[in-house]
Amino acid sequence: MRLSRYFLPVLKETPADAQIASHRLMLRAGMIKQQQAGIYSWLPLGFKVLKRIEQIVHEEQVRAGHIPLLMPTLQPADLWQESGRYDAYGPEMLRIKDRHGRDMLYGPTNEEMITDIFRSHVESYKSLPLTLYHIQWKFRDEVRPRFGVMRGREFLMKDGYNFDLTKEDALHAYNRHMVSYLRTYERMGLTAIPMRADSGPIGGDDTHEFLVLAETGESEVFYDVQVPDLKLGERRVDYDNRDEVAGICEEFTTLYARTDETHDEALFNAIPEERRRVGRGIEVGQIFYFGTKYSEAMGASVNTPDQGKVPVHMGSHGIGVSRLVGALIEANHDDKGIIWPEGVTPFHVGIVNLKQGDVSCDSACEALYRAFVEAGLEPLYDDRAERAGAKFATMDLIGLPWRITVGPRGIASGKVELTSRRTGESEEMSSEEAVEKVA
Ligand SMILES: Nc1ncnc2c1ncn2[C@@H]1O[C@H](COS(=O)(=O)NC(=O)[C@@H](N)CS)[C@@H](O)[C@H]1O
Repeated sequence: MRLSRYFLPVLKETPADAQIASHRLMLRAGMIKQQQAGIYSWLPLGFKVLKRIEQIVHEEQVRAGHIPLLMPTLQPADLWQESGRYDAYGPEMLRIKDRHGRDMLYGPTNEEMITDIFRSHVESYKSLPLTLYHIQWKFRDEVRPRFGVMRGREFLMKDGYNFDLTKEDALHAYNRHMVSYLRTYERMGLTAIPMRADSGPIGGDDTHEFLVLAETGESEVFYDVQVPDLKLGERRVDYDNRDEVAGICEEFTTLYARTDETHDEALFNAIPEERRRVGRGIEVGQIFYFGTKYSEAMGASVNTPDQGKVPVHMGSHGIGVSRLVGALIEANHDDKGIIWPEGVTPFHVGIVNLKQGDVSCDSACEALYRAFVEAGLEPLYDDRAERAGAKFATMDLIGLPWRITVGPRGIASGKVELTSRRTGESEEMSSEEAVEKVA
């Protein structure tokens, strides 16, 4: 993309009402525009990151054997009356009447609707196990939306739902989700720690939250300092191998890691003092097992081999896709701006032309641009007639992992300058070497 033809409304000054770094930086970098409290337009740069995150989430859910679909944002109230949650959900639910006076709502989550889909089409245990998921906008009328997209009212969530014949099968689905989440966050360059949590309005008795350590996190967390070092790395996982999957979950949840809701002081104090840590975390996902809570209420049952009929065991599993954009910035920024991990960066490299209009500089930049596109990468070429300082400041603000600077002196000796946004280190090299290093 050429910056002179893009839409990147960066702000000069820091917005006053933005209290945390990610909120300030998303506004300054022209990634979002607030339309109303907790409701945002995703401008091109922000939208690009959102889609990168969505893509990783889809890939890891499909890898775990889960099937994508798409449910509507608007739901009929009667499904929620069946489950008994219509009144229980409270003022967070946005209730709507259509022109015929029908009671509807903007979905805060989809347990009822996915259970309705399941009961309408599945009768036999032979159709199990089945996990369906979608990535869809939700609405929760938060009493105090704040911190930008971190606590929005309209937000994007991956929500997945498993249907199983027995509790044991459903707990394997729970473990499959835990492992797929660990890999998802690692691919984004994030460390998100699974912590036993409280189930809240979703219900159920087994649940873990995934938290990114950040001092601006809303949750207080207590953990063993060895926990953040746990990594899946390049391990290949056979998601159908229950023992293997359970073993990985065991590995990631044996050391102490709890939110304030489930913190156990005695257990925590049993850890050697030098390993105890207290901090704050951003909840970027949560997985639940809640048995037959919805299937019994809504008649979602299957015929079993001995001709009985049993309500299916279920769980629901969410990832905060839009919240992750903010969480990633909280965990990856400095005083000049954002520093995107390579897995989610909107563009892979910035090309800065120090002398727009100079034939040798322009042709070197065009050649670099073409080379990156041919290598399957997305460059952002700052071809504006701006001073070098302004171009560098924009690149630092929007946080692309690499910047290539092309100037008349460098080009005269066949060199360009490659700079790493994360380390700040620069190195002179040929254009070919620079393309190789970034690719
Ligand atoms: N107001 C909000 N703004 C942004 N993200 C949110 C908000 N509320 C929840 N989320 C994200 O959505 C994830 C899942 O939400 S949840 O309530 O924990 N779980 C569910 O709704 C279940 N139905 C999972 S399918 C959370 O972990 C969080 O990352």
